[in-house]
Amino acid sequence: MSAENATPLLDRIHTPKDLRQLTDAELKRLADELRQETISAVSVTGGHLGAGLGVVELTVALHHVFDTPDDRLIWDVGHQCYPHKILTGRRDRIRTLRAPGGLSGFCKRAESEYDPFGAGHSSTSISAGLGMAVARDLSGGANNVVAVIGDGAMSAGMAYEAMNNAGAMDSRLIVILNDNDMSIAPPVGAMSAHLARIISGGTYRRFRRWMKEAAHKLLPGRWQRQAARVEEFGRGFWTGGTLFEELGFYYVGPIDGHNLDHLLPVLRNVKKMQNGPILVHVVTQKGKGYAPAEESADKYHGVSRFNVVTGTQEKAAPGGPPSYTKVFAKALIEEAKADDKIVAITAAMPSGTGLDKFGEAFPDRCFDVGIAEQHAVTFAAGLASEGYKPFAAIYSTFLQRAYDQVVHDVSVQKLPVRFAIDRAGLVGADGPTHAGSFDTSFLTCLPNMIVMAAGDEAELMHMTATAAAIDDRPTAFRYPRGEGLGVDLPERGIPLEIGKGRIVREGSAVALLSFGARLGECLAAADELSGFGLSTTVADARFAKPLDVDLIRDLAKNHEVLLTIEEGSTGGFGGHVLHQLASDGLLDGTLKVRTLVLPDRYIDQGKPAAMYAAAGLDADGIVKAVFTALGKNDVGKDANAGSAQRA
Ligand SMILES: Cc1ncc(C[n+]2csc(CCOP(=O)(O)OP(=O)(O)O)c2C)c(N)n1
Ligand SMILES: CC(=O)[C@@H](O)[C@H](O)COP(=O)(O)O
Ligand SMILES: [Mg+2]
Repeated sequence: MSAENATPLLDRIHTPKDLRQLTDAELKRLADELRQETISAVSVTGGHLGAGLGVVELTVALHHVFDTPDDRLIWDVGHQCYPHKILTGRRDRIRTLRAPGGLSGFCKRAESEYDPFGAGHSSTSISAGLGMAVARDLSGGANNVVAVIGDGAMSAGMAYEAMNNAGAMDSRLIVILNDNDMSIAPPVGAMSAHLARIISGGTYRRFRRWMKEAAHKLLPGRWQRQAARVEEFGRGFWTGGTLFEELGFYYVGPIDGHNLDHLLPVLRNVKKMQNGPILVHVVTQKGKGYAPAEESADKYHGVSRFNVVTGTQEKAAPGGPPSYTKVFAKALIEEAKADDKIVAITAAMPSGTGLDKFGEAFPDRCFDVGIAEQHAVTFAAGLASEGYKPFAAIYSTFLQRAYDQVVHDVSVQKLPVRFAIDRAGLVGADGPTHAGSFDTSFLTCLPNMIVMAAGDEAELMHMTATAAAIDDRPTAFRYPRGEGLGVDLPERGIPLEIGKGRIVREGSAVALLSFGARLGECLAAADELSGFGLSTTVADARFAKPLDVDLIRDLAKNHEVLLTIEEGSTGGFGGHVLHQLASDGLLDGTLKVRTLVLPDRYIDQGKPAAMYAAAGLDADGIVKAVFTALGKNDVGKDANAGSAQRA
């Protein structure tokens, strides 16, 4: 490390106890070193950078003032926790962030006693914090509970449910609202506007100026400093009228979250308060202190590895296949050109879902509702009930949050909401909180639903067109994170026949029935199996609901082995196929059926290919499963060894 980058103070910090020995002046230098270390680490790991840079001073101040881990510090989402990890005994592993076997990119209870609550999804921190505060009160404890939540996360219903509950209780809970006026994209909604109004509020500024002038004129130096602290602490009280106060919180702020001279006295005072919930409104800048982040439109929310000097991020080699997300956006734009009833909805993920492109093409027909998946689904249902054709583009993992809305508002009423489910299957570095494992299972059990999965990116275009055409019931189609296979794409998708799959390759001994993007692995497995003299059919089911019953019967009757393969948990496509086979009596004979699904455990972060291999859902795993079904385990082993060598 060069002298310029030396981190003498940070090198002395092994746990937060060490930083509690530092003077306020030293804390400022520590914050600078912590920022450099965070940038340096993420430049080699990639990950969430901008959010962490925005809370460097806050992280230092919180660990200095509060007695963590006895005082509980909860980071909402957890994507801003890298500086926290560096200060809490994990600096030696910080360059393993999000890597296989490395540190999680989020807070994780199993990783450290300084992570009292795990996350990845947003807006859970106030509820969890209130639970901890009430548990403390019940057991006669005296520790503090601090939840740090962003302005974006504050848009979700769960945050309001928690504040509504907390505001009516006496439990001492400290909520830090980290307001950087950014979500992943610029924040949307009335709450965001409310926060902006508080920050620019004339009343408190006038009061503050008056307090300062009065203190300067009337009080001796020591008292002036005291008055400044009182003013800092009391100004929220004087501004009045914030939503938080109406909800029963003691509101303090807004405070410059990068100024330790402001943060430290306020937090010390807040710590002394004995009753009820307190909300400290801290104003920060996403990406603070790193010019390329500060200047970028997304403030370096999530980055790949980058050059620290230039800020240039590593890019995938040009000329590769487009991502499924891009293909979906293109397909939807094509559909929307032909049908002005098509509208699109995202819950704070415009770029992640590709709807930023749709919004550029159709600004009046694209709705970012904020981090509010439940609302997004019912909002879509309302649009559908009035004859519009809503596409709710939501990651699989985030759709989990809106399950009752999917059931009660969409499926029960048979409203034609189209669910475009991105990030289906394993997602890699974000790990188990973000894996899209369950949507096939939780959607196919619902009456009225049509559920599809794209075998490649051209299929995704057809499924988008299919969903646009189905106007009498809800539709869902799922597709994975990352690039497609590089197949030729049509100008516009062609609607598929509902409930019909396709044979991709004809064989006679083994049938591989794929649902979704493992289709390529099935074809590779078929090649290997053919090498062992096993003629293999590969079929693309396209639909998990309704099932292609004719296709399933045909495969079952004309093959010795039938495997289903999907990027999802048990209880999904394979389960429905088994159910169908059992109902038809096709399990009563010699047919050997196996269902290949994700294992019944949460899979830590890694490279998707390796994660699928470990789950037995790659070509080798499929080949092995076939040989195991045939009772030829040894041949299977040879097959795997051979292909591993070829790889
Ligand atoms: C339920 C849910 N929906 C969407 C996301 C994706 N997401 C992660 S961070 C983020 C923005 C959060 O904004 P904010 O809370 O203001 O934090 P900041 O990044 O600005 O620090 C979003 C939309 C998520 N993690 N959880
Ligand atoms: C923290 C969070 O939830 C998002 O930032 C998420 O990590 C984005 O994932 P993608 O990179 O797949 O869009
Ligand atoms: Mg924010």
